[in-house]
Amino acid sequence: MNSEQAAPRTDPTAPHRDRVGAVLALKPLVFAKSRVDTVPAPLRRRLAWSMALDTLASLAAVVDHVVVVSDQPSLQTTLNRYGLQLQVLAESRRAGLNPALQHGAVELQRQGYRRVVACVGDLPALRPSSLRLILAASTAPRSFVADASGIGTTMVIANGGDLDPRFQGRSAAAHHSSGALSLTDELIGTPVPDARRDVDTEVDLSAACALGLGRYSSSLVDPATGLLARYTTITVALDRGDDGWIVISSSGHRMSMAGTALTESLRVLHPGQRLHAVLAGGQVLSAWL
Ligand SMILES: Nc1nc2c(ncn2[C@@H]2O[C@H](COP(=O)(O)OP(=O)(O)OP(=O)(O)O)[C@@H](O)[C@H]2O)c(=O)[nH]1
Ligand SMILES: C[C@H](OP(=O)(O)O)C(=O)O
Repeated sequence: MNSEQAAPRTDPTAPHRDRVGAVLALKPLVFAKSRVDTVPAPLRRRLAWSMALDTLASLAAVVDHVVVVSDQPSLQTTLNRYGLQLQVLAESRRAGLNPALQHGAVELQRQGYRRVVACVGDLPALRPSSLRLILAASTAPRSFVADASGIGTTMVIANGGDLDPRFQGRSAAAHHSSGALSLTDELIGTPVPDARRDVDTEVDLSAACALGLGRYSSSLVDPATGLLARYTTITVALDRGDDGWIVISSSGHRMSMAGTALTESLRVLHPGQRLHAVLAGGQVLSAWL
């Protein structure tokens, strides 16, 4: 696990113009990580959420203010529950990643944060120390961090001017040709593989695991393989309840599955002591055994 401690933020007494804001955009989890197609949808959603939390935790450890752009009002309460003091900024319609990031950047600049870093939400290995080095190197009016493949982008940083994000597709080339400076390892002064390791597939996740995952994502991964902990089948007894099924685990725990059509066997994942059962149809059962 990435064990880096949260370091103090930038000096809160510094003039406002020198303070840094970060923006991250999140679409509803139900649409997230469609390229991680090797696992059932509920686990895919948990992965997307965990990676976003790890990315946000690292951003919040370094910058002065973090804005998350989303069309889901409930996100603010959910993030507060994780102890993350972030501002969720509503988007009037889901127009895509770049308009969402631009919306957040304009709001941060309106609030007086001259320096803005826009970040993708799937950097589960991102370390605060790497982000600090990147920010220190980003003295150009506009700069970007290319991803591990060199094709995509993980961050764009604006110093006072327009952020003009051009994420998605061959975004490193798009940022370069729009005049942004590529923050190479040479410019940063050291390799920052954690800041370049975005995760679109399970293979990417395995690479991120080797770099050290944040606490949320690491709880989903089998450290031996770096892949998502696989489902195993357990034996349970099934009883017909009044309005559905009752599942009885080997330890005698009874779980009511009202209204669920149990047409397939249970598949069960054990992160720690908690049992997660994904039923046919995608419904998730989560309980202590
Ligand atoms: N707020 C907001 N965020 C978006 C929107 N579109 C994409 N995002 C976010 O932008 C980031 C990259 O989005 P995508 O590449 O489309 O999706 P992904 O979940 O990374 O993966 P795939 O489904 O495999 O493409 C993710 O953090 C998304 O949540 C949008 O319209 N609004
Ligand atoms: C955001 C995008 O990343 P992807 O989701 O394609 O990895 C990019 O690299 O610009």
